[in-house]
Order: sequence, then C-alpha cells, then structure tokens
Amino acid sequence: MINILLNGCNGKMGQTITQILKEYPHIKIAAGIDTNAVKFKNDYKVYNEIMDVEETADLVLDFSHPNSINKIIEYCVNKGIALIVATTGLSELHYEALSKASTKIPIFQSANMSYGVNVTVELCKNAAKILGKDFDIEIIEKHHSEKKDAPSGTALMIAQEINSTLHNSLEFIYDRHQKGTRKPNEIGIYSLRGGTIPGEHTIVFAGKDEIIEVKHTAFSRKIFAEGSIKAIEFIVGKKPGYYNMQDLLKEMIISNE
Ligand SMILES: NC(=O)C1=CN([C@@H]2O[C@H](COP(=O)(O)OP(=O)(O)OC[C@H]3O[C@@H](n4cnc5c(N)ncnc54)[C@H](O)[C@@H]3O)[C@@H](O)[C@H]2O)C=CC1
Ligand SMILES: O=C(O)C1=N[C@H](C(=O)O)C[C@H](O)C1
Repeated sequence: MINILLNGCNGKMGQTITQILKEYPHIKIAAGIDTNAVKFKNDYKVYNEIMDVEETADLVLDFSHPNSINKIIEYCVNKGIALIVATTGLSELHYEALSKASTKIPIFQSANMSYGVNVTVELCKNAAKILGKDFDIEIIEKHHSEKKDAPSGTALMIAQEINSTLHNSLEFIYDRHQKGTRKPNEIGIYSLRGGTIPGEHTIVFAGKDEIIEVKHTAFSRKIFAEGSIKAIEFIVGKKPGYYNMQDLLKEMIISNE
C-alpha cells in the first residue's frame, strides 16, 4: 500500500485525483491539505496546514499553488519522504529549492503529467533538430478561464526543450504588441484563456510556403491524474534525486523491451 498526502486536494486536479484513486486500491490518500479545507466532503481528513498533518505517508503529491512549495519541501525533507510537484508557475528560486532538496529526498517535477504531452515534447525536439535553422517556431496554448499562471508550465517546458536542442540560441517572446518584425532567433509563446478548456498546446513550425503543426489536446483532466499515478508508482523506493516524466518514460520503455 502506498500512502500519499494530497496538497491542493480541494482544487480541480485534487478532486480529479481523489475520484480516480478510488479505482487504485494500492494507493491511499492518507490526508489532504488545502487552504480551502472545507470546500468538499472527502473521505480523508483535510488540513489547512501541512505542518499539522498527523497521518504518516510515503510521499506528498502537489497540485496547488506556487506559494506552498517552500513549505512542502521543508515538510518532505524533515520527514524523509518523496515529493511530486505538478504545480506550475514556479520561479527560479523554487526550482533552486527543489534541486537542493533533491540531494536529500526523491523529487519528481513535471509541468505536465500526461504521456501524450511528453511524447509531443520528443516530437518537437526532433522536428527542431531538422527544421530549427529554416523554420520559425511558435507555441500557442489554450486553457480554462480559471487558470492562474500564463504562459502554461507546459508551453514553457516545450520552449525550453526546443531551445536546449538548438543550443540555447532562442529568445522567448511572450507578447508581440509593438514589437515590430520577427527576428529569426525568436520563439513566440501565446496564451488564450476561456471556458473550461483542460489544456491545448500547438507548436507551429512555419517555413517558406509551408507550415507544420504539432498539437496536443487534453479532453479531460483524467490524463494528468493517470500520469500522476504512474509518477507515484515510479518515485516510491527511489534514491534521492531530481526526476521527471522523461525518466519515467525511459523506465517504461526499458521494461517494455
Ligand atoms: N503538471 C500537470 O500535469 C498539471 C498541473 N496543473 C497545475 O496544478 C495546479 C493546480 O491546478 P488546479 O487544480 O486546476 O487549480 P485549482 O485552483 O482548481 O486548485 C488549487 C487548489 O490548491 C489550493 N491551494 C492554494 N494555495 C494553497 C496552499 N498554499 N496550500 C495548500 N493548498 C493550496 C486551493 O485552495 C485550491 O483548492 C496549477 O498550478 C496548475 O497549473 C494542473 C493540471 C495538470
Ligand atoms: O492549469 C491547468 O489546468 C494546467 N496546467 C498545466 C500547465 O500549466 O501546463 C498542465 C495542463 O496543461 C493543465
């Protein structure tokens, strides 16, 4: 049995995970944490503060807000348990703190827990290797109207992966208003917010007289929850270190061979 603490349990993702985990008897939510602790009636205890949690657990799964990152890192390091961070909108300081903590505990961090998106990243890296010199690359992301951060963590992750494939030669542009003509070394990232869109990312490779688009559409939040379950199974028993979806996919490919 794997026991988890679910940080942000009363949010959209917290509740999706709460429902899906009912189909996975080997993973139990020992307790939840949410600043809005009374929003839903859960069949586990919900705390306002992680430091008050009495239940023991193997790991913390976080889908909340960047303002809780430092506290959950401190909690996991003190307890010597793993941490999975799915929250987006993190700052450089948050990444530094996660990296420092990963020398003591296993940390899994991904801006997108779906397999499909992580395969999309690989497709784009390969396309960028071939097309990067001759094609302009731009990213368009669409999300629901309640999303707090922009651009999405996924759009940034895709842009960073493409940039590292192109020897970090790209300049990130988030708004073209009054920017003039496009320079060849730019990568534009655009955000649209509306309705209940669970998440859509389109990566555009625009050349002379032709265009290639790689697009991933999430039809529901289930894909993020199912990827999180794979991350839970992956991280338990791991040595301290900084892991992501690419590590998980590599392990899956090896075990399928
Ligand atoms: N990595 C991935 O695959 C995915 C990541 N996300 C990210 O997960 C985060 C949450 O997304 P949603 O569930 O859609 O948001 P939401 O706003 O519906 O839920 C967030 C929950 O966290 C709670 N919360 C806020 N501050 C907190 C704190 N300091 N401590 C504990 N709880 C706190 C809120 O009360 C709320 O219930 C966002 O950053 C989002 O971008 C969302 C979907 C997939
Ligand atoms: O807030 C969301 O909803 C999502 N956030 C993540 C992101 O910022 O990339 C992942 C997914 O697209 C849904």
